[in-house]
Amino acid sequence: MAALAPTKPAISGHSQLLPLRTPSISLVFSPVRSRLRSITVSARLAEISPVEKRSGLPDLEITSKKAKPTVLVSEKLGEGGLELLRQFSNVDCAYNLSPEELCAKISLCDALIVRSGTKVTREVFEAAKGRLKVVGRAGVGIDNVDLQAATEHGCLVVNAPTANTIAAAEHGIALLTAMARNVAQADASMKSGKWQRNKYVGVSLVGKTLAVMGFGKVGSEVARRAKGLGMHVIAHDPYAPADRARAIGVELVSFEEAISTSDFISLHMPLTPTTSKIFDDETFGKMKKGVRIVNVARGGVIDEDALVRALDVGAVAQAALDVFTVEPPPSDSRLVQHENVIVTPHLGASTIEAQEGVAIEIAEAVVGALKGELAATAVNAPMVPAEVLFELSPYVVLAEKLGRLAVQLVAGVSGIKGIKIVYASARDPDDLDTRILRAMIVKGIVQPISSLFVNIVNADYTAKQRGLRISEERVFHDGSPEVPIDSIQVHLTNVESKFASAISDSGDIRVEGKVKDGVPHLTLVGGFSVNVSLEGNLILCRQVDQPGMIGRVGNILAEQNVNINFMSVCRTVVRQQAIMAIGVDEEPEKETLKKIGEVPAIDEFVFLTL
Ligand SMILES: NC(=O)c1ccc[n+]([C@@H]2O[C@H](COP(=O)([O-])OP(=O)(O)OC[C@H]3O[C@@H](n4cnc5c(N)ncnc54)[C@H](O)[C@@H]3O)[C@@H](O)[C@H]2O)c1
Ligand SMILES: O=C(O)[C@H](O)COP(=O)(O)O
Repeated sequence: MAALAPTKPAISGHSQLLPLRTPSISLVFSPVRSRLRSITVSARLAEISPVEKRSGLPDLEITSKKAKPTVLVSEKLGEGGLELLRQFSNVDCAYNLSPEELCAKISLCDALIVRSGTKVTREVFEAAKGRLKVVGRAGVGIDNVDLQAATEHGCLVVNAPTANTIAAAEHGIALLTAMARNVAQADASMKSGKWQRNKYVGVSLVGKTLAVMGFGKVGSEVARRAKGLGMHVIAHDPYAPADRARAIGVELVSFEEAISTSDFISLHMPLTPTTSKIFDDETFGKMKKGVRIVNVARGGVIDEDALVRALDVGAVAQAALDVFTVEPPPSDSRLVQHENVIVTPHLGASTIEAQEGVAIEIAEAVVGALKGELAATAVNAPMVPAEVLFELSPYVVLAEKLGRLAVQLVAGVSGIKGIKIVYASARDPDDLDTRILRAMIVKGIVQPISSLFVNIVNADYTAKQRGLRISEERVFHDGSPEVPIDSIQVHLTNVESKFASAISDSGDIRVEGKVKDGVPHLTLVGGFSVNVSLEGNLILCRQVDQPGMIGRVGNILAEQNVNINFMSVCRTVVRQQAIMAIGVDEEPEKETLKKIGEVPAIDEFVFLTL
């Protein structure tokens, strides 16, 4: 993997100036909403062209004062959700798109909202050409979204995991009872003019054992209801907390015990590589003869051909299915046509109430994500609690700026391979979540020197792809634990610097920053203490410590009408050496910087954009 080599060096000494425009970044804390709590990490983008906007985003924000985002809704969504979306964006409802039509449209969209019927494949993310910022799944299962491809493209995926739980559980119970009493078959028989009372004798549920496979939201609601029907309920879920099961009066058992001891089995696990076709010839062979199976989870957890075989020999007496490996299944599907099988066309979430709830839940999440908020239902981004984000928000800005500064100090020819981040904090290590800070440092380092759009979704992936090894260290700071972080140091290891003074004793490029009164400050460059707020642009000079230096540099800048917004001088040895940090509002012209470099007492200097 090629290591990063900066392609746009900032000016140093007499080298070429290549400006890196950066939007000013602000962090806004959104109030707690009814369901989702979020933080906005937003950039002020009004003055930035669309192309610059793409590369300058600190996170997921795409809003500017100029354009409304476009949200493509590819499957039917409740009116309440659409209304919410319309208040913030242009909403394009285009149902039944072919894969080709979806790919053709997607590069014009900032967000896509789907249900289970739209396959959001790698091709879709590629066709989006970087514009698609968020995919919202109006429901639970995200097996129709290529999460890896989404992450690689920096696209957030959010779902609506709670609003259809009850609907799915009720449908599971509906199928369970309808199956046990042959409701569907008897109904079809009567409608064809028959009266077959003996043929449709059912089985009772009371006292029978039901195994709930997957004791999550839907599974536990099914269990609760089945207990109300007088069933003995057991469950299998390797990840479910035992106390949750105990609270409902359900015993958690092994997979083998669940399938071999129950009269009814109800499936409620997600479709993953582990659960794919988990119910196959072998598992059907281990079940009690005449078992009855309900599936409102995902068709793919069952090997459908194996189920047909088990039904044919009576190993499985009946099945009630809402979901299928391929949806819709072929019209001549033996499984669908089997007389001991009842089917519904993926209706688990289809109640008026659930669809309104899901639509609002997903619309809130998508709008939030488009505003730059980190959604509570993010599927492929670190889940950082809102309180943590709020507390860390000034450090998020600092982290990105330190990354951005550090990379500009690298000499053009050298490649970056290692990043070491050192946090000084009075907090217990377990009490400080640094993932968002690490992501922002990576963003600060990678984004200015590549065409990549980096955000919290793909920062770690991007770093890995680029062969960047990131290590994080904690050092104890003897201060108040109320303050989460005293300082952040960013070290770039094994690189040369265009500003030799930025190299620390250990040979790394080192920059350190602190948050003072809520404002990020640069406090250390190499081995030199500085104290400048990180705003605008920065000139760092190493010079002979002698009178008149501030005035001379100040005059050169004033001649070109460049405004100095701060200045800090740190002497290392009195009358020998000093480091001067000058903050400037404007970007000085190449000629002006050249003049500064020609001041005889200046040993080296570098111009950096923040
Ligand atoms: N038919 C529908 O319309 C409909 C509606 C809602 C949900 N669903 C589907 O139902 C399933 C459950 O939804 P949920 O909201 O309860 O999700 P959930 O995440 O709350 O629950 C899933 C549970 O499955 C467990 N699990 C994971 N791997 C397992 C394994 N190998 N064996 C046993 N358990 C395992 C998890 O630990 C979790 O507790 C999902 O597949 C979802 O897509 C379908
Ligand atoms: O995973 C889900 O939420 C359900 O399967 C519902 O899917 P749907 O939105 O396509 O009805």
